[in-house]
Amino acid sequence: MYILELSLEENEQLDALLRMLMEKYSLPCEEAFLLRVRAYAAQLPQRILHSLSEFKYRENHNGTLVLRGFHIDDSGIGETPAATSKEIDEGSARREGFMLMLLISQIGDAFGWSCQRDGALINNILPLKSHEKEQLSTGSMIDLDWHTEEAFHPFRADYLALMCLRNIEQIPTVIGSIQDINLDEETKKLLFEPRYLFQMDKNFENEHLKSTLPQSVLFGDATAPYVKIDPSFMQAVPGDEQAGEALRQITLEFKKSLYELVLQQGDVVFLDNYRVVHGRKAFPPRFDGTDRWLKRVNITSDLRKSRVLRQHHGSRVIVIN
Ligand SMILES: O=C(O)CCC(=O)C(=O)O
Ligand SMILES: [Fe+2]
Repeated sequence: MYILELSLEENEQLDALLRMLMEKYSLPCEEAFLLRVRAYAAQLPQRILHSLSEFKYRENHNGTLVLRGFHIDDSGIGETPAATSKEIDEGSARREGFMLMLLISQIGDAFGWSCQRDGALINNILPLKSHEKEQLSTGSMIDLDWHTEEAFHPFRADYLALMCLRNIEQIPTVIGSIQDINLDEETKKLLFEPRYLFQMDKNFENEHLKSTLPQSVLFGDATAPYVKIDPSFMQAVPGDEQAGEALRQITLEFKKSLYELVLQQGDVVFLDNYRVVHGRKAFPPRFDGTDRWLKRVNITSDLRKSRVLRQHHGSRVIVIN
């Protein structure tokens, strides 16, 4: 992991840029802005542009880059919302939404899933009352087990960005990198073979992806593999003891390598969804407008790979049903 601390001058530069954009555009996810976002992003501080570009092309920092110290006005963002919806998620904390879209334009395109907040490109991550004991990003009282985001789906994000708007009680995000773990050659070889069943999240079931064939856990280069894993929602093909043992092994190794990152207000963490897993520790929610609040963006390097499930070439929403 690497943390880039933003300076006062960089914050002033960002503030001027964001002011201009907020006068010109109403929402950070509107098409007119997104069509020009890369051009505007050229006005971001050079250090930010360089670190994002290196993160993408050098695959450095073991898959985790944090921009720290973006100034957020706590009263300006308002209370932590008590509900989620496309309108609330994309419309709350507008200034911070513009900042997120500028940043992520350097590593790819934002996309949404129709089954998640109706395809919102920005998702609020906050505790919801009815989800307290759920294995969901909107849960709270139980640990959110570590995972690759949408590990079961071929069109899952290449990267995730999480911006912290509020985290008063200092709840840690948990991160582990494939580059920090050791696997013996035999285990690695098994994990590279299609011997694993990933349980499809029910919300994502779709006629194009009904039958999930066995897949590998590792993929890409044998010496620096990429990974997709979500131990709570997958298994080796029944009866395949060797594959099961390899899955136990990599799960154990990841567990040993996990570290905690306590996101601070104004932090933006970029997670390489091909190289790191992430989760969140349990916490008692208050539901009084001061709860932990993140904004999440799913980022793809190649919007076209999901064309079969998008209604129009220009749409950024993968339609599940
Ligand atoms: O709340 C967190 O720190 C992570 C939540 C999560 O897994 C996600 O938003 O994908
Ligand atoms: Fe996640």
